[in-house]
Amino acid sequence: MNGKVNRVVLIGTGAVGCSYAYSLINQGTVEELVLIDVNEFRAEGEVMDLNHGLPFAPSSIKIWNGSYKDCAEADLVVITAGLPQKPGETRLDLVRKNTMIFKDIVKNIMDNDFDGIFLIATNPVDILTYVTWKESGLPKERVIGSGTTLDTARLRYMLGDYFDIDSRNVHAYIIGEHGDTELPVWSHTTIGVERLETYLAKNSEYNQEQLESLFENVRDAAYHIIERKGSTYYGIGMSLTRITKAILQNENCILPVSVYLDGEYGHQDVFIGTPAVINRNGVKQVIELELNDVEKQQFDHSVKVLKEIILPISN
Ligand SMILES: NC(=O)C1=CN([C@@H]2O[C@H](COP(=O)(O)OP(=O)(O)OC[C@H]3O[C@@H](n4cnc5c(N)ncnc54)[C@H](O)[C@@H]3O)[C@@H](O)[C@H]2O)C=CC1
Ligand SMILES: CC(=O)C(=O)O
Repeated sequence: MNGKVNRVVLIGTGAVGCSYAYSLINQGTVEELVLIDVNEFRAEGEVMDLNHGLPFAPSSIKIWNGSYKDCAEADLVVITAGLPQKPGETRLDLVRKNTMIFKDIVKNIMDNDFDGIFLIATNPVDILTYVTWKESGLPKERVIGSGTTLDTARLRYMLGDYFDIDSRNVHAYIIGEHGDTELPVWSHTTIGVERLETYLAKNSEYNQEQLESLFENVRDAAYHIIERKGSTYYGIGMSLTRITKAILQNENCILPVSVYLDGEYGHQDVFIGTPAVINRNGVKQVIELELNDVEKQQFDHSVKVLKEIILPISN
């Protein structure tokens, strides 16, 4: 890894990119932040606006409107560039357009001697993380997608709200595609210190049926938000900041990100959301959860859907 100070290069200064930048600055996560967008004038405006808040930031940070040359010294390149979903459009509908954009962006980054870690958020995120890995030629450990980090945060928030327990004490994971085939891992969910099953048995006002409808709200949250306000960006901005901290601060933190499966869950050659240990080197370990039969079937289906998309674009 290069550079004496932590440098993040952000490609794509739209709603998601700038929410991430704003969150990074407010949490004092990084020392240098470079913004790049095909719309240079817009990136310039965002840099001006963000810089004007720095007297109130918790730590000093240098922010500038850069070029791909800045990637040579970067520890982390975060890509949020591309097209967002329109109302009614699925994440997978975006695949062709955003794959073309990504091939170009990743080439520009690698042509400028980037030797750090990639973090991808653009949708469909599992597919574009795969494209980034293929196009960059970097080891699989250094290419990470935001995966189901946001979905997991949504699940924890909604479970916390349902059980009236602080969401930070709710331990639950969404795994699989960041999209329509994702699944909740109820078998590994704990509310505070108790397994979900035990918690439900002790508290008869709660039941599994309501949890299934809660999950549907998690899975469809993006559609619900897009219908109301056009796009989603704060939740993903904070999710990307959490992953960035895990990387730059060498946390060995477990997060449900999109990682390359190399035999885990019986699958290969796909990027998909599963808990993984994240540190300064990227993915330290992919955690293979022991799934029950239903969860395994759903996860296998999610892999199948992603592989069907990957196949034509990887040739
Ligand atoms: N992974 C996740 O959990 C989430 C992912 N997203 C995804 O994030 C992506 C970005 O969404 P928004 O920021 O709302 O879109 P946006 O339209 O506000 O911003 C996209 C930005 O990318 C820039 N861009 C386009 N082509 C480029 C190129 N070749 N080089 C550099 N910059 C380029 C555009 O100029 C624009 O500023 C979408 O694909 C969206 O679906 C959104 C929310 C959650
Ligand atoms: C747009 C999107 O992927 C989300 O909010 O989950």
